[in-house]
Parts: sequence; C-alpha cells; structure tokens
Amino acid sequence: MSLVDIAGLTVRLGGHTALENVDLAIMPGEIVTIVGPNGSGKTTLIRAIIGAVSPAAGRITRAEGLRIGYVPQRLSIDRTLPLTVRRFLNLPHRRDPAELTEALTRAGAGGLESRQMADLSGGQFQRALLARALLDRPDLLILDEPTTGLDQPGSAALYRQIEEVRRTLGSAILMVSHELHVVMSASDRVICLNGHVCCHGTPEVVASAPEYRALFGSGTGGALALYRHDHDHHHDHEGHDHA
Ligand SMILES: Nc1ncnc2c1ncn2[C@@H]1O[C@H](COP(=O)(O)OP(=O)(O)OP(=O)(O)O)[C@@H](O)[C@H]1O
Repeated sequence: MSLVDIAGLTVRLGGHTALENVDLAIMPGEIVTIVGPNGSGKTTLIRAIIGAVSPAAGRITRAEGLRIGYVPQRLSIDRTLPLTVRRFLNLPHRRDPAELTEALTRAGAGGLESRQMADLSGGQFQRALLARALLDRPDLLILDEPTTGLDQPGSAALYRQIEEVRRTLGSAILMVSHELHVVMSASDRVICLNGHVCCHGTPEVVASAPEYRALFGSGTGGALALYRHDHDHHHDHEGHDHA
C-alpha cells in the first residue's frame, strides 16, 4: 500500500502549466529523489503532495492518517527577532521537552536547544528544520533541496543523517536534490522531472545511461546532464513539451 499515490496530476499556476500528467507512487520506507532543471516543477510537485497547491486535473491519494514532515527549500527568519532553537521547535504549539530533545538528536542537532536560530551555521540551521519536521515522527519526510548553501562535507553529513532517520524511524523520504552523486548512492529511485516525468528508475538504471557517464566525465552540474537522456522532444519558452 503506497503512502502517496499520484495519478495524472496537472497543476497550473497563474496560467502556467507547472506539471502535466504526472504519475508517482511512494512506498513506505523508500528514498525517492526528484531531479530536474530549474523551473521543472519539483517544488510544485512537493507543494501538491503536502496540499499547498490544488491539482487542475488528476488526483493525489494519501494513506489514511499519513504523517508528513516537511523541510522547505527556504525559510527566512527575521534576524532581529530573538528566537532560540527550543522556541522555534515549540511553534506553533508547545512540545514535550523529551520529544524535542529526541527530534534534535535524530536530526544530529543535539545540544543546540538554547542557541539563537539567527546564529546557527547553514548546516545547523538545516538540522533545526529537519528536527522540526521529525517532531511528529513522519511516515513520509519531504525535503526540498535540503543541502542548499552547504559545502560538500556538510551535504554528505546531512544526507547521512537523513538515511539514519529512515533507518531508525522507518520514514519514507522524498527529496529534491541537484547533487547527482549523492542521489545515485542514497536513493532507491530517481524521478527526472521537466513539467512531466522524463524518466524514472533505480539509480543503477539511470547510472548505466551514457548521459550519466557523460555527467561525471564532463563534470557538468547534476540535473541537466541527467535530463539530456530524453531529447526526442523540445521545450518551448513556456516550458511546454512537444513530441
Ligand atoms: N505563482 C506562480 N505563478 C505562475 N507561475 C509559477 C508560480 N509559481 C511557480 N511558477 C512557475 O512554475 C514552474 C515550476 O516552478 P517550481 O518552483 O516548481 O520549479 P522547480 O523545479 O522547483 O525549480 P528550481 O529548481 O528553480 O527550484 C516555473 O516555471 C515557475 O516559474
């Protein structure tokens, strides 16, 4: 039984078709990574799954009682507002201190409770966001480019932490990433989006594609190189596809 089952999903935003006829099912405990060029609808897909945007067509079915933890791509916090990590985690409602400590530990952010959010390093900030997403012990943890702004060791450490969450909580993970080498090692499945699903499969299947070798041979940045596999169609300036 899938946690989330998406069928024929089309989303329009201000007259722009951001997603067209997308099918995707997420099974318990799996790690699924979405890759794709800028503007390809990755964030829109995530927002549709959490219910923040409505489908123009198609349907999204969530397992009954599904708990979703969400780490947004960006969260701006007013740096002039004093806000400790503890208070941040107690918003919008107060949490049991033991739960809070547990979530911070799971996120690899133990001991940061009394620190100011504004003073955290990039990696610590992401871990505070992760801790918040873990408070309800989610069945599905969704992360939108969780390593934005982190250096390579910082990214690798955060991905290891995410895998640890899967191992200990059993959560399925759905994430957007531009770091293909990490995608390949850490994901059960990769979905390549460009308004529609261009390709999907296990990392092994994707890794055996000549485009994948070209990616690592040429050193070109992640998602676009993976995306090159499917150019039997072209995209107009609106991002619409034509066979
Ligand atoms: N409110 C809106 N009104 C109109 N178009 C929008 C709106 N929000 C997003 N879009 C467009 O929808 C498309 C998909 O955007 P989305 O943010 O999902 O892409 P993305 O793949 O997450 O991009 P990135 O990699 O740059 O984060 C883009 O072309 C974007 O310009």
